[in-house]
Amino acid sequence: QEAGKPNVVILATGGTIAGAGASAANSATYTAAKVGVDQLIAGVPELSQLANVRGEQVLQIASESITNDNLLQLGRRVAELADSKDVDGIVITHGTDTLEETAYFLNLVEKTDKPIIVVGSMRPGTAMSADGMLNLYNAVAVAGSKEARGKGVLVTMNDEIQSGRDVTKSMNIKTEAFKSPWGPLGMVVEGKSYWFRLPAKRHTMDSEFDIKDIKSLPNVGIAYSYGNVDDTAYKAFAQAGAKAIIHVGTGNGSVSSRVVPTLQALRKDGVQIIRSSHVNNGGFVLRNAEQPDDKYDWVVAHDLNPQKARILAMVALTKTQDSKELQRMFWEY
Ligand SMILES: NC(=O)CC[C@H](N)C(=O)O
Repeated sequence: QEAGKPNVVILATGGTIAGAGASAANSATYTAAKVGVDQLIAGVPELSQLANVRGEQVLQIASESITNDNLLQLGRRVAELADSKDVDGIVITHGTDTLEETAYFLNLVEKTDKPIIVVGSMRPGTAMSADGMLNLYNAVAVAGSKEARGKGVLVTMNDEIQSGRDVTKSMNIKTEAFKSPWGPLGMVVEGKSYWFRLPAKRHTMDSEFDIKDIKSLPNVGIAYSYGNVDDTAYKAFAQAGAKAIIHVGTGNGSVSSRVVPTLQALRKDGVQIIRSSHVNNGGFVLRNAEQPDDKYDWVVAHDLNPQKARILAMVALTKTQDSKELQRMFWEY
């Protein structure tokens, strides 16, 4: 370890950033989660100019297969490292499909102001114009910087620094995949970060949630709306033991008249009903708009997309079963 340089730990979990294809022309057809963390680090020798870097292989999976237990395992390891005096920043390499969920989860439950950066890539390292090297380089640069402290969990993709709270994979195939409805926080260029705005929502040090208090996460289902929808999915989730159901509504989080009575009944049975929206560039669901949430005792996800609403619902339900408290949390986080 060189004095004067920050100590950054890379926790590898798989994904395309650790993917490999048969030829350099395979940018979309390849296998995710093939390359180990030491090889990933060795592939970017320039990392050693930014920080003293070491790696740990936490998982080796494609991120669509991540489970709640995987999330808890990763979250606990991040907390241990964040507590360690000789760690200045943490980078998590991750598949991009659920990267936004993991980033938001960590943003809610990690009690540290040390930088935590989640990063992936859209092309495997074997492909022409692979994006993983630079994304990883940028992640380590931000993780080792003092300026990134206290800004919550961050995502560095395509030269941008995004808030883990609201960034979402908004396009596949393109390297310009990750967007936030509210814009990036900054940019990384040649290993230097440039900041333009700060997250306004509660996170990490200012969060009431702590990974150390979370033993398990409850079952929360997500049900999608469309024309001619019926209540099959909602009933099935409830039967399977869901404590909350994220309603992925049309438009403002609207609910079909064929589904409303079922959601009223499920709420009476104790299942929390949380209205979100499936609009692409950021939903914005308000209480009592479209549906009388006060009367039905439902919750709105506000600007959180359905998959992020599931993360907050799970974490929130480890603390409260009260719908008013749940709604407060959906406004504050
Ligand atoms: N670009 C990617 O990382 C996608 C690969 C894979 N589906 C995953 O999420 O892990």
